[in-house]
Amino acid sequence: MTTSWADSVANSASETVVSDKNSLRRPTRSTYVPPHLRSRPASDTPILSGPAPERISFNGTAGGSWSSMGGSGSGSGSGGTKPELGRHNQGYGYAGARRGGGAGGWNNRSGGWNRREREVNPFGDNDETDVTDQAFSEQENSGIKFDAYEDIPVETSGENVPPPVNTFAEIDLGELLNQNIRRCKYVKPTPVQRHAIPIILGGRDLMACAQTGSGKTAAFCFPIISGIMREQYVQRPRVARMIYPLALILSPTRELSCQIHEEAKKFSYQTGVKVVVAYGGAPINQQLRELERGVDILVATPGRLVDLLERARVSLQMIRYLALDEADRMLDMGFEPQIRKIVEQMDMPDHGMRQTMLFSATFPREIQRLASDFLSKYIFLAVGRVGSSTDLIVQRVEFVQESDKRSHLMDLLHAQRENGTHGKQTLTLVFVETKKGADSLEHWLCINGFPATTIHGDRTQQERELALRSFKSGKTPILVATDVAARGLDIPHVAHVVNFDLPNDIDDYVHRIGRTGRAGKTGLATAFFNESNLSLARSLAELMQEASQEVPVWLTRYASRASYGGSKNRRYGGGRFGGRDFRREGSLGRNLDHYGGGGVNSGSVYGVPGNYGGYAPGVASAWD
Ligand SMILES: Nc1ncnc2c1ncn2[C@@H]1O[C@H](COP(=O)(O)OP(=O)(O)OP(=O)(O)O)[C@@H](O)[C@H]1O
Repeated sequence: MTTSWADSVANSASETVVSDKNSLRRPTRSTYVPPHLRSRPASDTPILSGPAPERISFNGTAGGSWSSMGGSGSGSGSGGTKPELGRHNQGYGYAGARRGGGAGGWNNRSGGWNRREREVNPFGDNDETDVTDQAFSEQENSGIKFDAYEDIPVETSGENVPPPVNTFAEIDLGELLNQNIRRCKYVKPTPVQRHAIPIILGGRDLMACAQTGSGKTAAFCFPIISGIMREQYVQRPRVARMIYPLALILSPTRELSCQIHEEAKKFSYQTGVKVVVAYGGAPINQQLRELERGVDILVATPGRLVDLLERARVSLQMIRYLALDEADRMLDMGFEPQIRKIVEQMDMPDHGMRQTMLFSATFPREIQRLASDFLSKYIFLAVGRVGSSTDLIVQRVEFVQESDKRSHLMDLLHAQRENGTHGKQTLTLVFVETKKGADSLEHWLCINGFPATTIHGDRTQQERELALRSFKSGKTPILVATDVAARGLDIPHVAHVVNFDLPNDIDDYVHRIGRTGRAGKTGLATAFFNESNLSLARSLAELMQEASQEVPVWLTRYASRASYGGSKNRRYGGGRFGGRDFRREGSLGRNLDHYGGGGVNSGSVYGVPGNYGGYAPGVASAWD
């Protein structure tokens, strides 16, 4: 798979070299010198043009130092793959290796940062802060209870599963990326990172299911960034005004795409890998201008991406990595046609020619089956019980009639205010069913002395972003939201999630409560339940039981009377949460070849196997 893609890149590279000799000319614009090298003597400063360096092993064993690679700036050498120096997009990726050596093979690539630009430091610290020599183990990472993850059950299936790692140090991600990991104060990989990173670095497709807040974003970002850093001088076609990203990360909401973009920018700082985001509700021309300045990793919502593709401004021809975050949502009825269009009907390399990774905390079996269309000989990874919530979240369910919900919420908020530390109120996220309901509850909270704001699909993007900022900063410590805020958002200090209106689908519940209890921290989730939620009773009771939560007797009674309700939250296979790799299960797994998922010969279980099942897809109304 990797070879075929490499071949296609090599072919397109050689074609380009032949067809556009001018592109190999030495650039005439001034050379960008990254901030950390600016104070160095001229002789130590690498020059961007010059002979193409030989390919260097991942360990940087061949080629050696920058001075030996950078040359003297005396124009292009002969032979070898040449950097793209033309005027079209992609910029000029570059980052100098810092002291410590061994990073020679990682950074001298084209495609990312335009050399005229200065990369903004996303950490907001001093560029000169030297993180090179810090050991991962020496840093502090307050508040992260890693022990919470130690005995988490992990299950993998698929052929030749690469073994997991225990530390970042033992993964060859590249020194510059390692430095950024240290800047993020990630001491050691979370379980999903331990398993997923070696799998992706090993060139394998992956379907990964891991609990909310367990670090899935880094699990797919690190190997993508690292992989792009390794691909030196990937040559992209030259078509006027066409943009050729190497990696595509799709997510269902604008806010989540922005968040992934922010995270990926931190991880890729000074690596030369450029990350750009495109999402609906914001001016497309501005995003296009940003894309034209160069992009390696495009983070996008499906709708805006389709728009860019239809305008023939973005080509997916060079996509090497495709990641779907919240993959089950991306493949449910709301998004599937758009995803199919993007992945199957445009110019993206076929599966097997690209690497595809799907991540979510929930993976209904039906969706797994659909998803396997996009994957090739993939590995299935389940960290924790598939579709379960994390034990870090204390879950409470209270029986509250519709008419009493507001006063009940008020009681909770008053109690919370009294218990708040240092007079500061912790952040509370309140989920409601409808956009109107969100506006009305927000208004009511405000007039009752609880500063609140709201986020839902009827608000302008500007209003949505403002609301999120105001919530994060604590200015309005209550955010009333529809499901648009249910998935992926990583907001520190959300101590309480209230399901004012319960969702119809248990997976939505799992994602909603997952906005608290993240990265090893504890959280509280309260749900208001009444007769209108009967269809959720059984799956809710089972979910709570699985997460060792106290299930109220009245809920158990409702659950024993109820079926699994409507198709949206029906668990296949009866009472037990049947879940894991659908390929390993009888009826659905029979026609593996038909589903294109490839065989599944082996599986290993680290701990207790996950046991959740799937259910039919739901309609996504509140999503971008
Ligand atoms: N190795 C690590 N060490 C410490 N913190 C980490 C590590 N990896 C990720 N984090 C932090 O954990 C938090 C949750 O990560 P992330 O948002 O990727 O979770 P997720 O699994 O994608 O959650 P969700 O299912 O809700 O989307 C983030 O604040 C992130 O910075």
